[in-house]
Amino acid sequence: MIFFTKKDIKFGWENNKVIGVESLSLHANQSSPSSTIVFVPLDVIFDMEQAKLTDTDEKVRKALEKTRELCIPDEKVMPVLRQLLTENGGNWAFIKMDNYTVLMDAILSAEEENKTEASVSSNGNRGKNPKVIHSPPPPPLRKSYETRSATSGSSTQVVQNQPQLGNGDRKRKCKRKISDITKGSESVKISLVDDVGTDPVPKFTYIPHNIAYQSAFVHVSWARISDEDCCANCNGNCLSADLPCTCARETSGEYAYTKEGLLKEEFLDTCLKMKKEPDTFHKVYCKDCPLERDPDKGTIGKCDGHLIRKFIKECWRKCGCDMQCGNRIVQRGISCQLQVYFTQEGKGWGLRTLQDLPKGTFVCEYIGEILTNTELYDRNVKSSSERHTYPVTLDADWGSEKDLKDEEALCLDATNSGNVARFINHRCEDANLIDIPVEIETPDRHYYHIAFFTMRDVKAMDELTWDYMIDFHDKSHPVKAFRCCCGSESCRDKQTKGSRGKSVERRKIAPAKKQQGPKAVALKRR
Ligand SMILES: C[S@@+](CC[C@H](N)C(=O)[O-])C[C@H]1O[C@@H](n2cnc3c(N)ncnc32)[C@H](O)[C@@H]1O
Repeated sequence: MIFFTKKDIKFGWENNKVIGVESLSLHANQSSPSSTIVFVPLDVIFDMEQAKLTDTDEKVRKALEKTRELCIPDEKVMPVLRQLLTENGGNWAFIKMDNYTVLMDAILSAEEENKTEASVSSNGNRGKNPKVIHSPPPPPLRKSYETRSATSGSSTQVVQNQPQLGNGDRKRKCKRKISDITKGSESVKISLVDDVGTDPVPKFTYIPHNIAYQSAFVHVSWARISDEDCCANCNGNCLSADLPCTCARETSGEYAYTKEGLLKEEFLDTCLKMKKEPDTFHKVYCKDCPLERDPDKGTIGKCDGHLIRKFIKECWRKCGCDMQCGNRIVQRGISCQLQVYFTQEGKGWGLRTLQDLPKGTFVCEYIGEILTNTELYDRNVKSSSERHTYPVTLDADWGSEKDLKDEEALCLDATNSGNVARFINHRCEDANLIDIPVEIETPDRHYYHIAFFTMRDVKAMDELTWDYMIDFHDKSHPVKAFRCCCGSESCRDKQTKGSRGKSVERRKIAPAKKQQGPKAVALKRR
């Protein structure tokens, strides 16, 4: 193998097959280039460390095939391709997305940027000697503007009214991109793309952790964590110890996770069964169900019953193990490559994965403001009729507490502040994610984390979906369900389909304010 350094930058062509943009000075005593010289693009060097030379070469060739179809010269493609690979950790699934649309867009943006720079520099340099630039750095790929007026610092890149490409037969649509909606608050970047370009960019404040809005009782303190709720004597990785520690008590003496960091199949299957066949599991009934309380009328309805759900219990601060312990998956945060995109099926924005995910992978937590049920009710009354709704009830253990006080009947609302999970759309029956309650910093069961795990292997570019467990035919529910466009063969909203007019009307119906009650949790369980 020939090794290169990054010195003399030229463009290279070989048998009409341009595979290299950089002719690089050779190592290994190859003093002069000969007929055996190989032109290798820089991203191949990027991947050399991972010994994927041939593989990457093929990927570059395929990308260039695509761009040549649009008569884009390879020397325009390669710097952009290299920058995309560097920015996205060599993620080819991302580059190839939507038949290389990401790459095409980036080239166009770079071209636009170049033009702007050229005109600025030609104006600014009038009368001066032209500056010789031997190896211009790849231009910035996008422009920036603010998405949210006051609170958000999130910047987004917009490319509008794109010029025609090459031979001019392909007009570009309006595009929007945000390179990182998390504003650096997660350990991975999460981009947002919109090929449709019709909906406004979502307005919300990205928060990576839940935060109590006002009255929610979330009391995290050292003293509340008893010896049974932590493993103070552990070291390193609890999963490597001979015997499971105290923190595995919740999961019957076995950790919920495998050594590879996936959720154990058995655990996952039981959670799945609980979701699919809730009536075969034991339910508990509140004496005074927070979902049935109506503060306006002073009435209390009959509790529908709550499942006692299976919890994962993770190690935490008082435990002796370290942050890399295998029983600390959710608290380490998002590590998958995810992307928010505008769905084509009428669901609004959605979330997809940019990488293959095996069954049992932790994807993200549902993050939002922690509200009491009453606060949510008040918020719903005040808010105008939004098309999308974002609250989730934290009722995994209701009913087992004797008297659930108002400040303990909680939910997470991601409408104003939340994380990437607020973009996960609903799919009836065959969704690929499941929500599982996780106890981390407090043994109190009225507050816990909601973590999403894959229920099966998921392919890169697949939309990530979750069954909200909505009963689409529940006429008594104060908030009208949306018209489901999940596309599943087992869609539970079938009755409303087939009649377009009816469905559209149903979607337009705003939840009447007077109708809303404390039950008004949009993602109410069946
Ligand atoms: C938690 S949000 C999901 C993100 C949302 N699509 C957006 O654009 O922000 C839930 C809302 O998304 C829409 N939605 C989710 N799943 C849907 C589906 N299967 N069909 C139609 N709309 C859906 C509904 O408006 C719902 O209230």
